Amino acid sequence: MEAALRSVGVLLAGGVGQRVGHEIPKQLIEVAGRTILEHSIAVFERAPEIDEIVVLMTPGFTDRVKDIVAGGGYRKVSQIVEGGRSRTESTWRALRALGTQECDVLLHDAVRPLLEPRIITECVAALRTHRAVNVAIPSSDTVLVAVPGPDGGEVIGEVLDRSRLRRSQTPQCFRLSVIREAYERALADPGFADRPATDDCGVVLRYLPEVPIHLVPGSERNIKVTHPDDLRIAEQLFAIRGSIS
Ligand SMILES: Nc1ccn([C@@H]2O[C@H](COP(=O)(O)OP(=O)(O)OP(=O)(O)O)[C@@H](O)[C@H]2O)c(=O)n1
Ligand SMILES: C[C@](O)(CO)[C@H](O)COP(=O)(O)O
Repeated sequence: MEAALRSVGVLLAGGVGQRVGHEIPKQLIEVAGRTILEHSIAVFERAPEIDEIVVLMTPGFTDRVKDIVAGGGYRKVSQIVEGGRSRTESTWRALRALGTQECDVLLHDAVRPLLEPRIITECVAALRTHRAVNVAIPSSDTVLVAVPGPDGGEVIGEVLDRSRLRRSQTPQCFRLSVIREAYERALADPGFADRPATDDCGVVLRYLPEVPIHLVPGSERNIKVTHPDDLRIAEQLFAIRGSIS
C-alpha cells in the first residue's frame, strides 16, 4: 500500500444546464435551501479525507462561486477556474490548474449534490491501492441496444447481460499523473474530438487500457440533476435525508 497523497476534490460545474432549461446554469438553482453547487462544495469541505477543492465554473459565473465560497466559509476551496466548452475540456482545465505535483484527484459532477460521505471515504481508501477508481451501481432495468428498424423507427438489436452492467456515477478518481497522461494522449488523437468521452473513466479506458479502473459501490441517491423533474426528486431526497438524520 502506498502512502496517502494530498486529495483534491474537483467540482465540475462548467456546464449550462440546457436540458433543465433555466436561465441560469442548473448548478446555481436552489434545492433544499442552497444552490446545488453549494451542496456539493459542502460535502467535500466536510470530508476529512479531502485537503483541497477546485471548482470549474461556467464562464461568466465565477463571481457567483466566489460569493458562495465566502458566504459559506469554505476554506478548502483553493481555485475557481472557468470551465471549457465540454465536460472533458473542463476536466483538462482542472488538470492544468493542478500543476504537476502528484496528488489524488476526485472529479465530481457538481450537479450530484446528494453524494454521500461514505463514497468519498471509500474512493480515497481505494486510491491507496489503485490508480483509477470509479463509482457505479448495478442497473435495475434491463438495458437494450436500439438499432434502426425497417420502418424508420427503432427496434431492439440486442438485450445486454444485466448481471455485468453498472451505471457509472461520480466522483471518478485518479492519481493525477494517470488522468493527465490519459488526457494528453486523448488530446494528441485527432479522432478524440469526433468521438468525445462522456466521462473521465472513458478517457482512461480508451487511452491507458493497461490501468485497471477499480469500482466502488455508488448509491441510487447520488443522482445527477439532468432534467427538470430531477430538481423535484433532489428536493424530496434531501427532505427524506433530513427526516432520518
Ligand atoms: N462544459 C462543461 C459541461 C459540463 N460540465 C459539468 O459536468 C457535469 C455533468 O454534466 P451535465 O449534467 O451534462 O451538465 P450540463 O452540460 O450543464 O447539462 P446539459 O448537457 O443539459 O447542458 C455538470 O456538473 C456540469 O456542470 C462542465 O464542467 N463543463
Ligand atoms: C460522468 C457521468 O455523470 C457518469 O454517469 C455522465 O457520463 C455525465 O454525462 P453528461 O451528459 O455530461 O451529464
